[in-house]
Amino acid sequence: MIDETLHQTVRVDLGERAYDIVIGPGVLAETGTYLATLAPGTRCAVVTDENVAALHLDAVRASLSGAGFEPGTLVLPAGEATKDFGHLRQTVEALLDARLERGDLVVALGGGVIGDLTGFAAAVTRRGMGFVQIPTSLLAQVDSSVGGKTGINAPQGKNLVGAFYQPRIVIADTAVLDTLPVREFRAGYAEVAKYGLINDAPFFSWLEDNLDAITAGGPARTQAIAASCRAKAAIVARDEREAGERALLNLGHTFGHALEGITGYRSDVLVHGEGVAIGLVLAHAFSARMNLCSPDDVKRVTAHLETAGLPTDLTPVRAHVPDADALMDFIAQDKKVSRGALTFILTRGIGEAFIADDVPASEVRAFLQQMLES
Ligand SMILES: NC(=O)c1ccc[n+]([C@@H]2O[C@H](COP(=O)([O-])OP(=O)(O)OC[C@H]3O[C@@H](n4cnc5c(N)ncnc54)[C@H](O)[C@@H]3O)[C@@H](O)[C@H]2O)c1
Ligand SMILES: O=C(O)C(=O)C[C@@H](O)[C@H](O)[C@H](O)COP(=O)(O)O
Ligand SMILES: [Zn+2]
Repeated sequence: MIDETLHQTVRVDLGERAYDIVIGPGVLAETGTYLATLAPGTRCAVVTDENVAALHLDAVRASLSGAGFEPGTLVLPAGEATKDFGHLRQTVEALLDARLERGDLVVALGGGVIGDLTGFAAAVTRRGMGFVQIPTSLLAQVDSSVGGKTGINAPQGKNLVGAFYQPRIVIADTAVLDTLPVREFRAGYAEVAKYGLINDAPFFSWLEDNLDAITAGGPARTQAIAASCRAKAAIVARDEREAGERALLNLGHTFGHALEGITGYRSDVLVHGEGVAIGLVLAHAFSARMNLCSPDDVKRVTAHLETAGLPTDLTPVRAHVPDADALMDFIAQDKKVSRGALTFILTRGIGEAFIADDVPASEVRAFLQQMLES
């Protein structure tokens, strides 16, 4: 039985594509009930990775069987390199081979890699099958499972192939985070901090005061996850396809994605949340260089992310970066580029991020050169 006092539901208000994010310890065991209620009489398949399969697949299968499903499963290698064309093809072919129909459910059980890849496979198979997110990493629970960005990486850049495709429900069991490696918990925390830095200075202060409790688990962790989901759901509901405001969720990502790209998506070198942590510091430092925010803001962001155990400078990637131009090549492929001009998410201070069109590439290049030399 799930304890209702520890659970929260956040609605993503998208009209006919609206859905719930159910958050709390133990909700994974209710997967079968949720799916049977959502789509009675359907079939389903679970896509996951090797790490998550070893720890949590049996519980999901048991719950689904209990509700009358006989789920097929596809277990993929863990890590960012799985978000590629080869594994997309493998996933689509597995769904077709299983003869799943358009109305059946494709369940992503895992972190953001599995969620993004599986969501994209669900979007393109039979022109759109039912899709369910069961996020098992902190990053996936606070960010990637919500909002419908799905896709894969390309050698040219991060997430360059994909689709907006919303899940029917997000089942975020906070207890599964107890098995998450510390490095991955920290990486997910970068996206939590991001919400404070975008537009919620009191939330950032709360995070500074409650980091230990959030890391330990319990109500503070659930509160941080639910607050993050509410923040993202609100923006997504106003701007589902990033025509404007949603780009704020990209704070730190133009730099972070370039760093991930230049390392060849090697999870042993840099995982997404670590790239975001470095990117958040760079976005604040670049804003300070442009006299938009104060150097004290940069120090405060850096200090908090360091306390959270995250990288805050280019040290982890330096050996992979020949020069600033190599990073600029990735930045030029960013999806926010419009008519050749760079768009960055910059800031006037903690919780005061804004969308800056037409940022001079020469300034960005000079800044990166300086960062590489420091
Ligand atoms: N779609 C979006 O809006 C969005 C948002 C943010 C990030 N992303 C994407 O998400 C990806 C990063 O996601 P991630 O950080 O979850 O990485 P991930 O999916 O690689 O998961 C991190 C690692 O933790 C393991 N893991 C996951 N849950 C576990 C658990 N409960 N116990 C033990 N091990 C577990 C995984 O096997 C993996 O090794 C990136 O590709 C990023 O681009 C997408
Ligand atoms: O949901 C969004 O919008 C985000 O930007 C969230 C990011 O944390 C996430 O990494 C996203 O995948 C980046 O999107 P992209 O469009 O820059 O690939
Ligand atoms: Zn991200």
